[in-house]
Amino acid sequence: MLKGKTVAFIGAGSMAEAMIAGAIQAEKLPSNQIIVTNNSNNDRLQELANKYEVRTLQKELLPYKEIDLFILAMKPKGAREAFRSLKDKLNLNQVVISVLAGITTTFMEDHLQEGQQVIRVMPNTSSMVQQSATALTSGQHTKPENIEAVKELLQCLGKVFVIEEEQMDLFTGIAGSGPAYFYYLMEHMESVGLQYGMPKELIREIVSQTVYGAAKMVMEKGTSPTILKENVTSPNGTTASGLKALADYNGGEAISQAIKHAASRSKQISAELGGAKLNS
Ligand SMILES: NC(=O)C1=CN([C@@H]2O[C@H](COP(=O)(O)OP(=O)(O)OC[C@H]3O[C@@H](n4cnc5c(N)ncnc54)[C@H](OP(=O)(O)O)[C@@H]3O)[C@@H](O)[C@H]2O)C=CC1
Ligand SMILES: O=C(O)[C@@H]1CCC=N1
Repeated sequence: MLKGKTVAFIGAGSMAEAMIAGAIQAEKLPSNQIIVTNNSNNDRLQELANKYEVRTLQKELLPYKEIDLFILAMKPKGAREAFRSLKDKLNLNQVVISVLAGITTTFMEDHLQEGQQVIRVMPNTSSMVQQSATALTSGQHTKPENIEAVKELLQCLGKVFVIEEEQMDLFTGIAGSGPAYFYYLMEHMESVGLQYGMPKELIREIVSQTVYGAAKMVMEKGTSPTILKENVTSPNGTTASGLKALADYNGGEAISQAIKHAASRSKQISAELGGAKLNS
């Protein structure tokens, strides 16, 4: 389905790079089928061209007719301008994919030609190592074969979850932003190690192996985190003492609040952009 398709990334930041890296590694999308553009940073385009051998172009020079899938990967505040400049250049066989937090398929459809095929996705930066948890939801005009092609592309980046659009804000709070929560946790674990004199490289390896092992246990053993947590915890032992401190310091509530705040920020971004159609 993806075979022979040309994919253009409109936006060349960290999310676009993670997706490009994952797709090329998976060998499903050769670099000569990838075009990348951005707003104005030519050095960044040169960097990506050198690193991934993709074709990079200033946005004014995009060969619109050649492109099958457009992946929008700029910040949400740039969405209106981006849709405005795409609207009249596309035909209805082309598919517009957005990775932007808070941009709904309705917004996309309202700001493109009537009948344009759109797909909203929410990947995370673990796409870079093909371990993203990515959500997909499609617009009302999107053909099943194009949904399959985009799914195939996203599967290069990790696991794909086809979800209802109502769940996208929550998914963004859990999985789009999620890696940052774990990095935050890891920063804290590392800093205690450093504080007590462990070499930086050593503590980094210990922390990342611990986090990786815990995730792998949940994924491979089919056991709930609650049971796995109990298995670690000896009565009156070290873990019980550590978990008590986490509860005393409201660790669980802090995590819940992080997800809820991120999800509500996603909703708020939609509201800030509003649903009003652009004047063409
Ligand atoms: N980072 C993440 O973990 C995730 C991000 N996302 C979403 O991905 C999007 C991008 O995030 P991220 O990669 O972190 O952002 P970055 O700031 O790293 O990159 C933004 C990119 O968009 C380009 N750009 C801005 N305006 C335009 C335009 N009008 N036309 C073409 N290119 C444009 C910028 O170009 P220039 O540098 O020239 O200005 C830059 O290359 C966001 O909408 C975010 O919600 C989704 C999931 C995870
Ligand atoms: O911080 C953000 O808004 C983006 C969306 C999900 C992850 N990064």
